[in-house]
Amino acid sequence: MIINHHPFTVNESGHLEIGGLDTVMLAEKYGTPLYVYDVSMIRNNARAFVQSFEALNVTAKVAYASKAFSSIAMLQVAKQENLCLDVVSEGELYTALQADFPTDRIHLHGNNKSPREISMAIKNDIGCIVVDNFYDIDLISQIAKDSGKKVSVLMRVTPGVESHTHEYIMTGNEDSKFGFDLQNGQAEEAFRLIEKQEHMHFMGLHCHIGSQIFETEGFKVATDLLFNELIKWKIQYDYTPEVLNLGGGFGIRYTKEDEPLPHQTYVEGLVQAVKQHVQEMDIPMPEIWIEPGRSIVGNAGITLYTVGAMKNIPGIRNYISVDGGMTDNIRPALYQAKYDAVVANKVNQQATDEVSVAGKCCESGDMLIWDLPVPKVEYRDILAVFSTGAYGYSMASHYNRLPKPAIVFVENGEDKLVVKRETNEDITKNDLSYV
Ligand SMILES: Cc1ncc(COP(=O)(O)O)c(C=O)c1O
Ligand SMILES: N[C@@H](CCCC[NH3+])C(=O)O
Repeated sequence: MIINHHPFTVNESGHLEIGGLDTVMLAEKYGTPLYVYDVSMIRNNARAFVQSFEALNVTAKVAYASKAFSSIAMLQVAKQENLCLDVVSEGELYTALQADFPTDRIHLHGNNKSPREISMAIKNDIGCIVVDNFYDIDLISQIAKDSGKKVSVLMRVTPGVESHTHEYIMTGNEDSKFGFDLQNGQAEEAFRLIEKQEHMHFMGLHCHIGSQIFETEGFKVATDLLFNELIKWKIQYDYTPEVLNLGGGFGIRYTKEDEPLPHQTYVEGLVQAVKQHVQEMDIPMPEIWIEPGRSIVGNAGITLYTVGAMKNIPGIRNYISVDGGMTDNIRPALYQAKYDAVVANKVNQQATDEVSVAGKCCESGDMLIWDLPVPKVEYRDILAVFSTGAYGYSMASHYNRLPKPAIVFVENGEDKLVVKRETNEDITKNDLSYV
């Protein structure tokens, strides 16, 4: 069943269900705000990527970008689905180790990796480090040498696509803090330097053009630019890449305005773009790696809130306030991101009103949704916001000293607490007395 374009069901009581479970029951059982994930949706998203490569007979790695949502339980699911893992910090790597994630399937990213992070990665024999800048080359080489190891690396490049022509390609443009620039020769300089490092094994190139992308054209443009460079390197240095990592960024539906492509279409677009060049250059097909984050977990997660105070400004607006806000979902405040929601205990009732959903933080910008059509909303109703599975919990904060919500996984008709709700004691546990 589709509710406001989201694949969820309603039960006989008119309550929203997730994974076959009543969301109002979950809110009562675990309290709100509450993040709830339908694990079968996570698995289906992961499998859609993996199976699309298999169907095309292309050797590939699908690395879940754990920045979208990292917790031990989530990484256990990623492990079960045979995904690889993209981590960008000591904390994300530590979580992966705690989840017993196979280290040879972990890739470390970062535009400012610390010596500690690099050492931790090398000590744990992770699969690959993505070199982002000249400091990385020196640091990684030195630490690998000191450890007596050879580290596999990819080199992140910024293809230099002008953002006014492709506005969604924000991390692939020349003026970016990430990666080596292809246009100004820094990528080639880095390539020559990496090739000389005894303690590095150079596997190929990485490029990530941006996030929440709804078409394949941008990936094609970036791939074309990568190959412009690779053709030069083939002629000059007889170099052919083993791996091309084309990043993540595949879009998902937040509201009915969003029209994401099926996972398969993104994969087909990428593979087609690479294959064309590979054939022209007459070189073996490299392994294709991708790093989806949002498109694995985004639509699998919802957030449940309890409605509290309401304020009507006649002729202007109806505000309803919920018991969370920018602390558990910063995206509306940070990116003007749009979300859709339903009153979970009144899904079958006709929308008669329009409300704007405010968070409880001491900040006017703490708004989750503007102008949401709803039935008559009452104190203690449960609001379910869709597609909060990516960059919600992972970007959560303690602003106003609000504790982070709990996380519940549902699968096969069962619910399981996978992250405990924080307490006031958790919030103050690192505070030290000054008297
Ligand atoms: C290098 C890299 N890989 C992967 C991702 C994941 O992106 P998304 O969650 O949009 O798939 C990001 C974030 O944009 C990223 O910076
Ligand atoms: N955090 C962003 C995406 C950034 C992805 C990391 N490069 C979001 O919520 O949309």
